[in-house]
Amino acid sequence: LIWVPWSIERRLRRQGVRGPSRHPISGNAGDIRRLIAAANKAKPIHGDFDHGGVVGPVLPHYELWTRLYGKTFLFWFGSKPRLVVREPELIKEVMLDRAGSFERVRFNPLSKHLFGEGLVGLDGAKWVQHRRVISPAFNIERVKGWVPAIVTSTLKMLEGWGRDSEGREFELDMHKELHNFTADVISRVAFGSCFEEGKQIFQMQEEQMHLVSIALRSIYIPGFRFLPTKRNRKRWQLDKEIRRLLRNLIEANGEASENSKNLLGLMISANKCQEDEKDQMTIDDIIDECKTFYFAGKDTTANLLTWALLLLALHQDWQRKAHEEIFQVCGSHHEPPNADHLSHLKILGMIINETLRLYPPAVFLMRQTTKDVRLGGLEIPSGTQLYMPTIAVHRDTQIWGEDAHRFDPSRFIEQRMHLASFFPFGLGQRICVGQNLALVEAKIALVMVLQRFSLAISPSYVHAPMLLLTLQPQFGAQILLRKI
Ligand code: HEM
Repeated sequence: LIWVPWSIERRLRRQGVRGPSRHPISGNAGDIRRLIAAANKAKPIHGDFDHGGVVGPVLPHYELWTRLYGKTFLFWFGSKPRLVVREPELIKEVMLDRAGSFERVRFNPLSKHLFGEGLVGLDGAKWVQHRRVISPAFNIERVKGWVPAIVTSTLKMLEGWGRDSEGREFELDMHKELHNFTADVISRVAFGSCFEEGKQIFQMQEEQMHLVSIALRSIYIPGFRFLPTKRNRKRWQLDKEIRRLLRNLIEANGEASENSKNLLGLMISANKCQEDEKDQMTIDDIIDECKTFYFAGKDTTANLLTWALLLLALHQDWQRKAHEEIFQVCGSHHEPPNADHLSHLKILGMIINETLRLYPPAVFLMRQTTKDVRLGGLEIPSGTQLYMPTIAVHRDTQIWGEDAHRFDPSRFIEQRMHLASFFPFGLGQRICVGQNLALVEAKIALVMVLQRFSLAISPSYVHAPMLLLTLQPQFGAQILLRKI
């Protein structure tokens, strides 16, 4: 608590790395909390949201300290040092990790309730074993098999929209609608026909998510999770109930789902194909993965869609181009998109990429050095956390030009030059396993919304991007829709 942080700080200081002064126990956690609370209360951004003020409201500590100490600086979360790494070349080196010098940062033990020992929290041999079983379930051909299920979820979302509008414009908070939609999709693709039961489980998982996000904002005191506080008791109760229901579902549907195309079935059958018994996942492992998919796949995709619709509502020119492409590729009636249509929707793909650039749901990534390493001219001590602010790299004017903050999907007409200047799904071996699902889901939802409606920003919408595990609009996403 004293010697190691002091020596790390001294070694980095000597190399010219500066940063805010820290509290001996909490580091800069208090400063970060205060700055974020102030940013959330600050005046929202009005008018055109193509201007540059998004990194500040979302990561106020990062913006303030970059201004004071430069691009590379050191701050502290409790006794953990966090060094900012911002150059794409260095981010690539860390994420590709060819020499085994970096590892995932261990999560606060309370977050185990959210994903247990699932992919997101695993490391080493167990991660390799799970990834080997799970990756094939998300390959693009499998994901295309889920298109009808995603279309069903989208139709369900669209059902009541504008029923009483009689051709007039009506307002919807898209943020809520899209969160329900992505929950429905995950339940369907994870559990197939049993998705109603899956939904009940995931509603509890939602509550757990809220409790964990509260925990993540504070420094974890060892042993705290065993104290019977009100929140901890709720966390235990939810965890027990979720595990019980998932176990029942797996046992009851094991045989039937083994041959089906849903995630649960694919995991069960892929698991059985592992020749060596020690390579197989246990029921508890499968339970943890089901929890992980919900945690990792629901809010991220809902927020991508929310920002995409807001940006289209604001940028009528791109909305028009998207409408034209959709009518050309999928037809002018409400013909649902099929798997073949998706690869022809180039403009929509560019719009999705540009949305992920400006509003990446995962705002920063972190890794930790496992040994002393040399990176970008610095000797970095073992045990230093590396903080890579995706959103700042995505909006860096030196990389993207003076208009980096402007929504312009045509940036993605051609392949990006540098791998690590755009990495909304991460990079390297830990790259998002659900990327194909997220992109297919986003395309289908956008097609089906735009086939039916034209969009405009509502005067009641207030632009205030906020980080709550993922990047979201603080006051909802009010959009005016008119039936086409
Ligand atoms: C727009 C939507 C999404 C975004 C932006 C996103 C982003 C990310 C990022 C940045 C990572 C890497 C984290 C790191 O390296 O530290 C990641 C990992 C992961 N994502 Fe996603 N994700 C999305 C959707 C999904 C979906 C739909 C699923 C599954 C249903 C999913 C499951 C996972 C899992 C399991 C991991 C951990 C992979 C591993 O460590 O091996 N994600 N995601």
